[in-house]
Amino acid sequence: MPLAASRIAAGSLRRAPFFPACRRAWTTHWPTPPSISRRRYSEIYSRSKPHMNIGTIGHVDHGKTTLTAAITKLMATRGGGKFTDYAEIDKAPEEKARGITINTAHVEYETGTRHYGHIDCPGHADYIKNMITGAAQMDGAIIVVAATDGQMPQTREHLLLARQVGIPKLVVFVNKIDQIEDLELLELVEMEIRDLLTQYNFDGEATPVIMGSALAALNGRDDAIGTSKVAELIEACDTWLDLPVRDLEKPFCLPVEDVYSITGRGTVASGRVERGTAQKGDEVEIIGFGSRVKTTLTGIEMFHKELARAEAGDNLGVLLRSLKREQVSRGQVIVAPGSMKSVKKIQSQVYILTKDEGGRYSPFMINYEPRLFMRTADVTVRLSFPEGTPSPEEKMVMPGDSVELVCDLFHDLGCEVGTRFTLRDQGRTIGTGIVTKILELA
Ligand SMILES: Nc1nc2c(ncn2[C@@H]2O[C@H](COP(=O)(O)OP(=O)(O)OP(=O)(O)O)[C@@H](O)[C@H]2O)c(=O)[nH]1
Ligand SMILES: [Mg+2]
Repeated sequence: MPLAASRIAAGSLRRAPFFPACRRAWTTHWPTPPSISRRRYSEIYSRSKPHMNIGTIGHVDHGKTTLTAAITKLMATRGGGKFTDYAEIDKAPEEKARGITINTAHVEYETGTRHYGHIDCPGHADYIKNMITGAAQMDGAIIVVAATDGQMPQTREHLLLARQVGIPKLVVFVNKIDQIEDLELLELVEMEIRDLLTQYNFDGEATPVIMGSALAALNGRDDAIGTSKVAELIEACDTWLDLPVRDLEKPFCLPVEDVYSITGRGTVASGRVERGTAQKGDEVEIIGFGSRVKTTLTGIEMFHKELARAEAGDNLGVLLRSLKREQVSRGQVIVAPGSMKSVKKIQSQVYILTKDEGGRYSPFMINYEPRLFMRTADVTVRLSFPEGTPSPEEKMVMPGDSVELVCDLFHDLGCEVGTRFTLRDQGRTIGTGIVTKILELA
């Protein structure tokens, strides 16, 4: 039963369109093949190896998609998955025309000890929203840095966002070393990236840094810098990235990343289960964006395979009883009934980025309206100061400040004390925060 992967044209690749235009383009160009959409899978997903979500992040053109393809190629030779070539990952016409990734793509592979779901993220600054949604689902990540460029603006921004969405550990792949003759330059790139990791509170000293060429690996040449380095990278993922402790005891919560309909079967929502477990047949509630709908999970599937139970950490699709596609949208959360409230107004602790961190150049005042990103949702928000702040109309928030802010959400979201979020404006991340108090329910 193709739930999580219903729009896949081939293999285990899933796309998460971002702009409505892209969504239209998708349906126009890649209607779900009936053979997949109506087929009921008899294969059952095996939990014999622990599952972990990882992915590739980093600056545009540094080689994330090439590396993703190279990893699947290597794993396929080891019997750990299916080879997904570059053109199968970046396959939307606009991606092909521009030679960049726009939508995140999902592939899967298996090592000796783990089953990985891998999300290839776009590096281009215009598609950072897709990157955040992708990264929000990862338990660990591979940051790709081209040796030819060294660290670039989105290398830094992705590190910050990785930290913000709670990715605890990274592995670095310094790519394109086939184009470097001066070995000292490689040392410099490594030093720089280790410093940068430390700056963003990752373990700069101990993080594995692997240097190689994704393209060489993909094209099957120069084994010493190609395939063997990709093998080293996967080994580093297996050993350095920790299996996350899954919150199985808490109530079920699945932030909706994508929604689609399967002809003859119904509406499917996909995303990563943030916490808890749910069984086929369980009642759930979908909250956020002005709605609160009760329904039943009539099917659960991960990578084309059926599951009887969804668990925290699974990246999956759920089939929802008697719901139209329009009744569910990205940014809502599917939760155990009554376990979470949808809120309109929150109080929060926010760090405002400096311009060197890619943030604002100037201060802002009350009633500033940036965009708030929380889990898979993003909404406009009006910022003000907590009650009792002296002369709020005159107060200025400077880049580099850590402040308490009241956030009036233009659309309600399922959220709780402790939920993290990011503030963005005009294409840049301007702040990162955490909910400290719920002020108004939807
Ligand atoms: N010489 C060389 N070129 C590479 C290597 N890896 C990738 N490339 C080339 O670099 C360009 C960009 O590669 P992609 O894999 O699309 O980069 P990306 O990071 O996925 O780019 P976005 O997703 O758009 O951010 C392509 O032309 C690749 O062929 C490498 O190891 N060596
Ligand atoms: Mg790419």
